[in-house]
Amino acid sequence: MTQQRNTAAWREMDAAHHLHPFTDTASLNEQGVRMITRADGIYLWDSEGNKIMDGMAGLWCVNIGYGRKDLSDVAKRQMDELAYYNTFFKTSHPAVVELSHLLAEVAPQGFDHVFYTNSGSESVDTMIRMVRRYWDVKGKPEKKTLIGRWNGYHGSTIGGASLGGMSYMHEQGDLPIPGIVHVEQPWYYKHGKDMTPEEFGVAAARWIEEKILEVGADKIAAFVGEPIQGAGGVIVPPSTYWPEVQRICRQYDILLVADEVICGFGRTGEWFGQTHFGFQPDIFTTAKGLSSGYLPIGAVFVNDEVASTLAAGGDFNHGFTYSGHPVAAAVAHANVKALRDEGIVQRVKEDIGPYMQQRWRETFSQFEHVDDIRGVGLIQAFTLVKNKATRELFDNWGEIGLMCRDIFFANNLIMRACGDHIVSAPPLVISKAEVDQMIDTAARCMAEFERQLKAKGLA
Ligand SMILES: Cc1ncc(COP(=O)(O)O)c(CNc2cccc(C(=O)O)c2)c1O
Repeated sequence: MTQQRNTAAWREMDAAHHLHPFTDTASLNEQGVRMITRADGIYLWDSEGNKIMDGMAGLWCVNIGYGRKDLSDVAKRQMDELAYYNTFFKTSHPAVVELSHLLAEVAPQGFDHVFYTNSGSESVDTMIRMVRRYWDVKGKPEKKTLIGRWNGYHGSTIGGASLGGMSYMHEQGDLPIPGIVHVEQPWYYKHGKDMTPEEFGVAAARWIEEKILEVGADKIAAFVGEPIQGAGGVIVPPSTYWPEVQRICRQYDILLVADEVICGFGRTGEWFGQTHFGFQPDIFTTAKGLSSGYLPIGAVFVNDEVASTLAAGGDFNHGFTYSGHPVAAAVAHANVKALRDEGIVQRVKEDIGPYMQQRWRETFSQFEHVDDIRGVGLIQAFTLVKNKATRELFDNWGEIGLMCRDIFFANNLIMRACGDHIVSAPPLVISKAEVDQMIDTAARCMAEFERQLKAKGLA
């Protein structure tokens, strides 16, 4: 058990030693961290005893909810038996074999092979190396360039951050690396103009075709996208987008990659977002919901044609010390088995997902500065706007979002501000009563937010 100290002592030690991700350290240390000490179901508790509703499932990852002792029991048993061995030198172990078999069962048809990593970023970097190796083996080594999207998010490694379209990341570290280009995102609210959503979906997909023709199809290795852009603010493409993307990739002989790190393992009500949107990638990357965040693990799923091509190339010189780590694999197996056998994914599709979407839309449509209310399954969002009628956004994109998010935090509700998009992705086990509690609390916060907007003369 971690040594018990009071909040002030922990804050002081954290400020003295701990560098946090995506953080302005000086600013954080002025206010001090919030010490999260335990969690259960969809709730967190901090070191001051506050009970907090986690509307974000950690970082979009705790799909099965907190406090599952069956998962911690599995971790202990596996650790006591085989805490670690690698899968490099013609060795394997039961935990990773059982997980691989289960993943082939829950994956869409034709995905029977997985490569293991420790995170979503490592899954993305693995995919980048895989697609380039694939074209080498096919005798088309000049097909190296990958297409991503502006405001897409694919992690923080040099490859993942380059493939992502977050310019504030590119500015730090001279990114993107060569061989990665971007197209505009399928954000209908901002770019749809006078098109119907269906027309816009096709038009946005055609931006990819334009980029292919600009660079040259003989140079393009793959197109990579999240079924729904998560960290970019839950950008849900029109229904016509992904089928057209797939058609274009097939026409120009380009691999189609889905980054399912957020959308995977039940978030949309399907096992994977690709199924919800009706497209078949050649490769897809996962992490987060694979283990529900209980231990770090990621997996890259490849279809049978990609698997056989990579195999034909002999050694694929890539992998990690912890690829297929026994304890992470055992916990992921227990997690995925529970998501399936307890009907958690099915319930998102048939019951709690539709309920959340209905409550989310009917509640937030009442607010003057909320528009583009959207969501699928248990991933939902809305955009804070200055003027709904004209779709005018607020100045200084992101400032208003943080102001709104802080009101949620002050009311012990965790939601995420991605720019001026307010997003939520709770554990998939959230009950209807907890949805009602979350929505009612958020509605009170939104009323306070709009009061503050007016008081500050911002609207
Ligand atoms: C689609 C996608 N791909 C890759 C990654 C990288 O995964 P790792 O972090 O495990 O390397 C992600 C991660 N997504 C992510 C990670 C951390 C914070 C937030 C946020 O929205 O604040 C989102 C992601 O959402």
